[in-house]
Amino acid sequence: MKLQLALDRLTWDECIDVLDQTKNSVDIIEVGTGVIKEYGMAIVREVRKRFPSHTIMADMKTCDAGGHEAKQAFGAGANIVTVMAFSSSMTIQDTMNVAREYDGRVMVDLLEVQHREKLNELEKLDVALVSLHIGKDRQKKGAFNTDMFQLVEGFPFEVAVAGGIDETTAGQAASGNPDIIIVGSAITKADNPSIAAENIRKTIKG
Ligand SMILES: O=C([C@H](O)CO)[C@H](O)[C@H](O)COP(=O)(O)O
Repeated sequence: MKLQLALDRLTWDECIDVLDQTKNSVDIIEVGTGVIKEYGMAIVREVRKRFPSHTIMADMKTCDAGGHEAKQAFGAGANIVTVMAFSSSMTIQDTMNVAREYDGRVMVDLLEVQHREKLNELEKLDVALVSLHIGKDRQKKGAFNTDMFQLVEGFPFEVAVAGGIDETTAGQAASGNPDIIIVGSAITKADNPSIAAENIRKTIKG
């Protein structure tokens, strides 16, 4: 099980600072959507330069122009890009085609997906990796909970989980045996990000 650190609502310097503090505890660095909107691919390139041996995910949250956006992110050094599950199947396919060219991966974000029919469609598209995700705004009504695993039960996908997971709930999230646990604010806004990341790493990896 891998720990992915999501960098959201941070300045350029804060991103680098929190990564310097947590790099030994995290497997995957996520350059968050808002950070990408602020700084573009330049920050993906910077993170790649400073953390050459980490896997980097660019949380593009692509919903159209999949091929173009995937080229931007992989070209800047990302290993994984995200595309929204509600996108056209052509967008998802174009994103996956570009990922193959770059030897990269695509994570399909299941934000707001409620029905397993969508998962059937994604399976037919040969999607390999999905994320069960409670968005920041939706978190006002509750964070990620293990009931969400039902959506993907029986499908062959690798699964990431995200949405308000913290030191107290990481164990619960890990109990569903996802492949990746994504944590953002609980680490980046902690008094000591290094200790928070290490505590979560220990909780999910034992
Ligand atoms: O994808 C995310 C969200 O939509 C904001 O862009 C976050 O990276 C993800 O939810 C993890 O962050 P936390 O919820 O703060 O743990």
